[in-house]
Amino acid sequence: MNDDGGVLDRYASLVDDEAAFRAACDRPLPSVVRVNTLAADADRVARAFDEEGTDYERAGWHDGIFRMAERSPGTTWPYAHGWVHGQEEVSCLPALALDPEPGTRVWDTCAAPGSKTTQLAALMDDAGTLVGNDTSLGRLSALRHNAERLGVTNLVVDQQDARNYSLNGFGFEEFDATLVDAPCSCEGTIRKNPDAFDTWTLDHVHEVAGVQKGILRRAVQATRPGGTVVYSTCTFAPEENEAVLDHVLHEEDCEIVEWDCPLESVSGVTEWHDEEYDPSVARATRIYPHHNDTGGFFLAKLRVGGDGGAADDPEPEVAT
Ligand SMILES: C[S@@+](CC[C@H](N)C(=O)[O-])C[C@H]1O[C@@H](n2cnc3c(N)ncnc32)[C@H](O)[C@@H]1O
Repeated sequence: MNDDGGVLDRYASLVDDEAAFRAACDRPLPSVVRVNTLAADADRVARAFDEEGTDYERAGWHDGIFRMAERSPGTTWPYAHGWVHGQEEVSCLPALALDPEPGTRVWDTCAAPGSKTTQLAALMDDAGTLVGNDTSLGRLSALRHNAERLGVTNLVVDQQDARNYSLNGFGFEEFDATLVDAPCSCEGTIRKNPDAFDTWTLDHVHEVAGVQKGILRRAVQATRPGGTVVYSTCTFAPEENEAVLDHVLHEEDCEIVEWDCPLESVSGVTEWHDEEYDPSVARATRIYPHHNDTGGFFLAKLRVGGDGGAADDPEPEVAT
């Protein structure tokens, strides 16, 4: 049994089935790969797995996501060819929610090691400008390696603190779409990191929430009116999720929009301990490990400028 040091007790009142939640947190995470559509389509990958006798099951909710039975995906031919990337199911959601158009300008604020960046590049058909930013040089090397392995060419790699991000030198002043896959206390990764709770403290939760608020505010400021920002974490703590959204809704011109999550999920919480949040945080998505046999995840989709209506949005200028 994973030692959660009592942290999961905090969420007993939020989950529908506490026993199932705890049991799922104790099971190892299934191995999953995402098809890299810049290099192959899902049927070609399926044929290659069949030919080499690798067992898999296709995720019912998405054609290009394969649950692997046993082998480590890194030892398969599709992996060697750059046709697949090891990426857990919930981690595929933010890029799908952002849904960037080819030819647009997209900022991945906290990009390394690049699972979501490379997925964004594939959704953009490798066309437009994709900026993959992170503060960690070591993790940025992994991002470069992943981008090269998967054949991504529309990526600019940058190392800045996203809270004070400067677009000087880009030749444009706003992005069309921005992803904030924020640093967090990682509670939802307990299934793959059994040590995830060893260093957990409430002080750290509050400290990282401050960073998250700064990054999400800058993301909204750097995205054009009518553009989209997606905020995601792999943690359960409302302090790092709904409280961050509540803060940014009050400080910046943006609103949370509905997003139809393809996995079983529940709404964001509007109250936590002594706090009450803006009612629209209920439009955010919470995913608990026992719902879909995944890690824990949180996601919200925001529209910048508060008009909330894609029909009124100015057309994005196509980057050259
Ligand atoms: C959850 S991880 C990102 C995972 C990545 N999006 C992926 O899918 O592979 C959060 C990242 O935020 C970075 N980070 C932490 N503080 C930051 C800041 N102030 N500005 C930019 N990046 C930051 C960390 O180095 C870490 O790589």
